[in-house]
Amino acid sequence: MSTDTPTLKLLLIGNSNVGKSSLLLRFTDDTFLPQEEVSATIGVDFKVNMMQVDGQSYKLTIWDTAGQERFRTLTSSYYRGAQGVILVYDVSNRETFDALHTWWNEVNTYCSSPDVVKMIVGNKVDKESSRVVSHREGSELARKLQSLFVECSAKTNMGVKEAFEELVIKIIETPALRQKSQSPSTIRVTSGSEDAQEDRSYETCSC
Ligand SMILES: Nc1nc2c(ncn2[C@@H]2O[C@H](COP(=O)(O)OP(=O)(O)OP(=O)(O)O)[C@@H](O)[C@H]2O)c(=O)[nH]1
Repeated sequence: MSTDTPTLKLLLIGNSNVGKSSLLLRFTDDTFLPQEEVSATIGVDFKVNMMQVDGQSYKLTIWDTAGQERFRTLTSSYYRGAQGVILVYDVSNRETFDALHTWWNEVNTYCSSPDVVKMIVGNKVDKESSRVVSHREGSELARKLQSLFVECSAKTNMGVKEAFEELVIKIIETPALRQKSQSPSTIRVTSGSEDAQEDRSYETCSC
């Protein structure tokens, strides 16, 4: 791989069961696992994906963090070097929407840089009949928190690619973040593997 391929670090956070791992799997592998095959994330997982924007390749390292408190260790290292943070809730579960304030505080605790791009994502819109959080509520909160906002469904694939693309484009448009995009050599990934289930070290920090 070319060493001048910029690397962007994105982070998925939000309550357990909102669909963070499912969104990641849908985006990277275009797959959705049936409920019985899904297990809670322990610690942190990440996948690597390439994205082309205006003829330039970007290497995305997308970190999927555990929603369950007991599996959340090394929190500050999740955030280190992140250029984009995706805060996910489930449109059919009000508690997960209300919890965004807590997740927001965590982002602000560990990411002091105002340049880090935040995106609020309302997932599971395929469950329209069970929806309890309206599109309007989601977009109003996003406006209040100065975040991008997208609704999507990892199950049907609605809006998933668009969410990641919008986030990446916004990062690229933010000069302070573009300059801090990481050289691939700063990420230690086991050979040949495009995903991992353990914490990794980063040498640069946008936060
Ligand atoms: N109907 C529907 N179900 C979904 C969708 N996305 C995820 N799910 C289901 O929601 C459950 C939780 O999904 P996960 O992707 O494991 O959620 P998570 O946020 O990664 O959970 P943790 O790893 O515990 O933090 C699973 O049963 C998924 O099949 C969606 O878009 N629509």
